[in-house]
Amino acid sequence: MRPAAFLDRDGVINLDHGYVSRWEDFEFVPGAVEAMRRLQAAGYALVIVTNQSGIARGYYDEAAVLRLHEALSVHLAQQGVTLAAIEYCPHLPDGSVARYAVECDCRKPAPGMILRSAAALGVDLARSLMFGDKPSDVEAGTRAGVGRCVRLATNGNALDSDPDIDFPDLPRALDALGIA
Ligand SMILES: O=P(O)(O)OC[C@@H](O)[C@H]1O[C@@H](OP(=O)(O)O)[C@@H](O)[C@@H](O)[C@@H]1O
Ligand SMILES: [Mg+2]
Ligand SMILES: [Zn+2]
Repeated sequence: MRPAAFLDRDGVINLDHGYVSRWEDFEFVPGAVEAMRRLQAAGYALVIVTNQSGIARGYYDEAAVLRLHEALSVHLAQQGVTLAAIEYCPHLPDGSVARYAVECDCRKPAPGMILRSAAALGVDLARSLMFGDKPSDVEAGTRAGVGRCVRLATNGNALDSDPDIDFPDLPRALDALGIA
């Protein structure tokens, strides 16, 4: 079994402009692609886990998310980065699109996206990493049994005082974790 790096999307890989659904609006966080390359070279399967409540809110549909993720995968592949999986949660209990307005097991802080992809890919969760920009990302990782869960300040959120959890950005988190 191999370890994985579970990556939140909005606020970690790309700037969270609020419900980003189009490749034209997808702006990488500086250093994020190079950091993903580092994780890959260190043997981590790269898995994106993203809440996309914009679907349940009726802002965009699943096809738009799939198109965006296809464009992202192609772009990353051109940069030498291969994604093992992209998991998204389209749900929100009080969403306006009825079929997505459900309590689910995958909207972070629930661990469903992590557990599902880990089972499908044969991931060793205890040796895995979770990177997010919100406490709900850290909670999802912790509930799934991910060995190390960190929160990044790349979305303009203030750092808390826990130096084991909070880092300014992905490259500096990798430095602290000893990932070359
Ligand atoms: O950070 P990830 O999980 O990749 O995706 C988050 C997005 O789906 C959106 O999630 C929303 O939270 P609510 O879903 O409305 O609570 C807000 O935080 C938006 O700003 C953000 O764009
Ligand atoms: Mg986020
Ligand atoms: Zn869900």
